[in-house]
Amino acid sequence: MDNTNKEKSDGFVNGDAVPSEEIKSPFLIGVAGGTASGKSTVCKKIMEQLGQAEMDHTQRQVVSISQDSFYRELTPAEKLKAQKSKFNFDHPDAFNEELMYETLQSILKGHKVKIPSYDYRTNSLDFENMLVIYPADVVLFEGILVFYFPKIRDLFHMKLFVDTDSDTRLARRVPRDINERGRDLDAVLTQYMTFVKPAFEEFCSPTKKFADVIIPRGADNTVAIDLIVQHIRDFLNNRSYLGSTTNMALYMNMDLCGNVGDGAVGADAASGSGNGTYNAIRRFSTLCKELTMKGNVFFETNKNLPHH
Ligand SMILES: Nc1ncnc2c1ncn2[C@@H]1O[C@H](COP(=O)(O)OP(=O)(O)O)[C@@H](O)[C@H]1O
Ligand SMILES: O=c1ccn([C@@H]2O[C@H](COP(=O)(O)O)[C@@H](O)[C@H]2O)c(=O)[nH]1
Repeated sequence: MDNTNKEKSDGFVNGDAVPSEEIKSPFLIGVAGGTASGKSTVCKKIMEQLGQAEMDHTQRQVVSISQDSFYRELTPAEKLKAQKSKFNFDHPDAFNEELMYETLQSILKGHKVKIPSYDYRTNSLDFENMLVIYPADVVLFEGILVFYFPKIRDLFHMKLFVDTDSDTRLARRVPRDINERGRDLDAVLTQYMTFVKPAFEEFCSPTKKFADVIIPRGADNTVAIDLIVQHIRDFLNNRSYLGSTTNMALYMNMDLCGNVGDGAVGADAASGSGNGTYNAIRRFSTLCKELTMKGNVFFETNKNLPHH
């Protein structure tokens, strides 16, 4: 994630209200996948293709947030362990689930939130450099365990899983951790074998089944990224027709499940004003099915509709 929205701050304050006429409840997209699978790169590409990356962060329609900002603060004893690569950062207990949930709820209410950035070199949250997340139309939330916690999983309107093979992921993680996260080779490999790989198998990989869309090969899969970008574009272009995010999410989820074209449900949802959206989504759905057959992207028939 870029850091242009960093702000010096002395606290972790969330939920600043915005004037009521500006309240936007965003379409919330979860992006999960193993370490170094390309989650951040996929989000960056989506932002770039939507022309959001270079935009002033206060004006963005699409924003991306990392789950790293929700690591819990370590005790002094845990910090010592972390410095010796003996702390498990891939276990669900390493995260502050409540704070993650409350923050996402604030975001869904259209509030501006502030979250700390994460410093991998010190294994700690950086409250000096708070990231300000302004209300947006679409929010991407990426991380290894974003689908692990049921309460959090249920908040997403759409769930993507970046599926990159583990050799590629390790080959990418080693140089990244050495060059960008201040580690040495021995530490990276020890941590990987002791914690990262077993935790991926136990906690992350099983969450793939919750995904609506699985992206094989991560950011290399330009076809899948184009499709997702098109989906978001449709959302942004048509949001005003259907009004609420709930209606749009209902519409889009039905479409991904292949039900919109089946009759009255989709047509009813479009009642009066949404025929353009209806047709656009039907075309998109047909394209998705063709591409699924060619192995570019997998669409799961996840029928969990958002609960709000
Ligand atoms: N398709 C790709 N080809 C080559 N390198 C990539 C690709 N996708 C990601 N990377 C590199 O791999 C590393 C991990 O990617 P990143 O997107 O940060 O993964 P994640 O967010 O899943 O940890 C980064 O150094 C990134 O530049
Ligand atoms: O202090 C820390 C915190 C996390 N990690 C590792 O980071 C990855 C998650 O980030 P990705 O960008 O998805 O790779 C996780 O596997 C942790 O092991 C760390 O090494 N140190």
